[in-house]
Amino acid sequence: MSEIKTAPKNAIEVRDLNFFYGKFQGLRNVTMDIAERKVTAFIGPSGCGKSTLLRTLNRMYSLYPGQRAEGEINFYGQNILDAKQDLNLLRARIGMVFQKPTPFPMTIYDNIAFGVRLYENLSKTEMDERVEWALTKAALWTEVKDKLGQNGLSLSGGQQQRLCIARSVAVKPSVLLLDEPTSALDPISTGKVEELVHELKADYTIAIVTHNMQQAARCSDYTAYMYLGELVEFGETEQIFFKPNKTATEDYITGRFG
Ligand SMILES: Nc1ncnc2c1ncn2[C@@H]1O[C@H](COP(=O)(O)OP(=O)(O)OP(=O)(O)O)[C@@H](O)[C@H]1O
Repeated sequence: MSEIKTAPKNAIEVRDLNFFYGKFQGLRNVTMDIAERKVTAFIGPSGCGKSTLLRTLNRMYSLYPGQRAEGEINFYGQNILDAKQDLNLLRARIGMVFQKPTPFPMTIYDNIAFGVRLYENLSKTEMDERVEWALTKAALWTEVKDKLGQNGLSLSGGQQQRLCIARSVAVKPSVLLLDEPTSALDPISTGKVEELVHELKADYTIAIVTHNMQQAARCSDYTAYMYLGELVEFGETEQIFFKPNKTATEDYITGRFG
């Protein structure tokens, strides 16, 4: 019997999104979907707007005066650009991991527990379980289980990045935004984070910015190619890499660009 391919449900639907850093327009009429429990990669040359787009998805830009977005970003049907949006709640549901590992200067345990305490009132046993669960999800538990009281900053760069992923996962978000999560890591740690991305998509919707095209090809189900603030082409990763519809995409993918 042939397999019937059904369209996945969307976690996020971006519609006619324009973004401004003061007078400079960083995104132009971006419309795309982020499918639920899939990995969507944003690729394109430096300065094309990948991080800008990622940072609109949980309103990270709202921390900076003068930055604003127009259009719609519907997260399970609700427009998060709405002025009434509760930003703390939004960031608990749409977590973010940055390019450089950014553990808090506190114990490994507290790195995980800190965010959970903001949203939930757990007993000591429940918190212990949550910490173990999050570190296991982030493929770090076996490496740190005997040193939970040690400072998070004492871990290696790759471990610190997995700690940051564990910290995001611990508050049980539905979406994880990863902004070049492996660019500061060695190849072995990069491989571990990529494996992790693959495993996490069973439970989470993931959007990842990457400079590394092999990484996009390896990790993602969908790829968005951006250039000068515009979404040039968006589709299934296999199609974008092997049968791009636009010459501009093909030139970038094949390295003819720039
Ligand atoms: N805080 C800011 N103020 C003004 N312009 C900005 C700011 N941050 C980014 N930009 C501009 O917005 C555009 C998109 O930047 P963005 O960081 O999203 O690109 P990117 O594709 O993620 O680049 P890279 O791959 O180099 O990280 C660039 O022209 C950049 O100079």
